[in-house]
Amino acid sequence: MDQFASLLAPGSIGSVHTEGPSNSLHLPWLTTSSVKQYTLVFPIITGENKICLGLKKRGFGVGRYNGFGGKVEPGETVLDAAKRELLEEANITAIKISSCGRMYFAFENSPVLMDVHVYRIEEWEQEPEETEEMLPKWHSTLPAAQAESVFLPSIPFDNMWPDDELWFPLFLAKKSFVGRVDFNKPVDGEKNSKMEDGPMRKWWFAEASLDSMKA
Ligand SMILES: CNc1ncnc2c1ncn2[C@@H]1O[C@H](COP(=O)(O)OP(=O)(O)OP(=O)(O)O)[C@@H](O)[C@H]1O
Repeated sequence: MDQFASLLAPGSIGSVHTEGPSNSLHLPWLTTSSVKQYTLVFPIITGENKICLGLKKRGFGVGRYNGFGGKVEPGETVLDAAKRELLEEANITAIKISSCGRMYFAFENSPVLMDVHVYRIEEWEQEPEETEEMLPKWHSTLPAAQAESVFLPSIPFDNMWPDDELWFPLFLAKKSFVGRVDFNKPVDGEKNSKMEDGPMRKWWFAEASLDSMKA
């Protein structure tokens, strides 16, 4: 077990919301030797059931919809990094930003544990616009049938990270959450397979207060 696994075991923080898959629960968590901080920010208009997702145009997660974010740079606070990435990737300035989740991702062929700080913003300056890295698009947080009636696409889980479907229910319900997903390496022989293209090996997510977590 690596030094992070004990902290990140299901049930150690909050009550478990989802854990799986059932046929892999016996597998050990992947071993990692270092941890890297990331941010992930979602602009939301709660009263209108709208969320802005960005289509990643390059790099890690290219071709998928996600929030706006990236690596925390040396000497920067996580919150400052969240605001900087939001400005760089969506050209908006956060006014009201709140912390709402913490997720850890491990990949079978990487020694680095990703430590992702998730935020929602409900007030900002300027409107989201396309940048070199992201193409922002508004989506409805309502189920597909209702989303159609407001002329917005619903959240495109088929075109997002596979883990998103696990924690979005907590996130959209405004519950703070913590969790971990380990990914197997890509299936051998798969053309153009990248590190991040492997299937989910094992996961857990819990509703939890973020105060119990260290920054
Ligand atoms: C594995 N399942 C996942 N599910 C949901 N979100 C995930 C994720 N894995 C990574 N993410 C997010 O993807 C962004 C990558 O950031 P990334 O582009 O690598 O960083 P940054 O902008 O600093 O990179 P450049 O070096 O400038 O290209 C960053 O927000 C990070 O939180």
